[in-house]
Amino acid sequence: MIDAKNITVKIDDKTLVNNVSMRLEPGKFSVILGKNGAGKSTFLKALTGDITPFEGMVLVNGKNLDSVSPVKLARKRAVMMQELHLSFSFTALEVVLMGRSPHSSGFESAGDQKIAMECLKRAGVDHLADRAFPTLSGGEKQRVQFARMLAQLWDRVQQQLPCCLLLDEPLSSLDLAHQHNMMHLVKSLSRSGVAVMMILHDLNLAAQYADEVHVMKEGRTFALGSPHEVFKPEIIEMAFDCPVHIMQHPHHRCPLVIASNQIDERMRKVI
Ligand SMILES: Nc1ncnc2c1ncn2[C@@H]1O[C@H](COP(=O)(O)OP(=O)(O)OP(=O)(O)O)[C@@H](O)[C@H]1O
Repeated sequence: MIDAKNITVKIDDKTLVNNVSMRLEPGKFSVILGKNGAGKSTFLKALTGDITPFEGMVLVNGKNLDSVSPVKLARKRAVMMQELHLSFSFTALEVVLMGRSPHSSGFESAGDQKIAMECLKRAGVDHLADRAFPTLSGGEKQRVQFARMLAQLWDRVQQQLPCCLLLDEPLSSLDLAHQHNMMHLVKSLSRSGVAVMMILHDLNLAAQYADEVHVMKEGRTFALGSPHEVFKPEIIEMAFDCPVHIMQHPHHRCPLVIASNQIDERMRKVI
């Protein structure tokens, strides 16, 4: 559905992403991992068209991203960036209704309102519908944002038509239970035909839920494969510059990554 081919992004003389390719397919849950500054968000911005790559191309159903009309694209591809900056004090419901704008001709219908409320409910934040978005906690904002994306893709998800979700660290403010709730929700969306790409920092959530893991290091693809193929000490230690133990999860049978308690030498000096 979305095919990023040999993407290179440069800013001034600095190469932030170097020849990275990725294929997002309906039914596949892909996770991008990598240490801070590895180039994950920059690659995502190239995938969404927010940044024009220096080299390479992004195809949506075989067509160049630039040639797809923004409204058509918005009906089948939703993006959740790290932060949503709003100039006005919209309510949570109004934020979710924004997800319906590619489907309406200026005014949201009663049907759109119903869908927006249902999406707030699925994200567990329907009780916050009338609250001003800026007054919500970090985790509540993330769940409302997730509801907005769900509202955007609602029609295609209901009809099990291919569509795509791109998420940049959507769990960063969520507590343990809500992290797993959202991962379950995303996994079930992928199983109903949504192509998912998520940037994560939690290796164990990736190991438990992802179909494919893409590890980036210094702007390049460092490792790519299933969690069982990628979660090997030699790969993870080099990718993250951190010693780890990797064992089998006692319940889920997926890899379980435990960071060794050795502290980075530079940190040791500060402490
Ligand atoms: N506009 C810019 N100008 C200069 N450098 C930039 C710019 N945008 C990003 N960078 C640098 O490019 C590198 C990759 O940034 P990016 O945000 O893609 O990393 P990331 O892997 O998403 O990191 P994190 O896990 O910390 O969010 C970083 O070193 C960042 O400082």
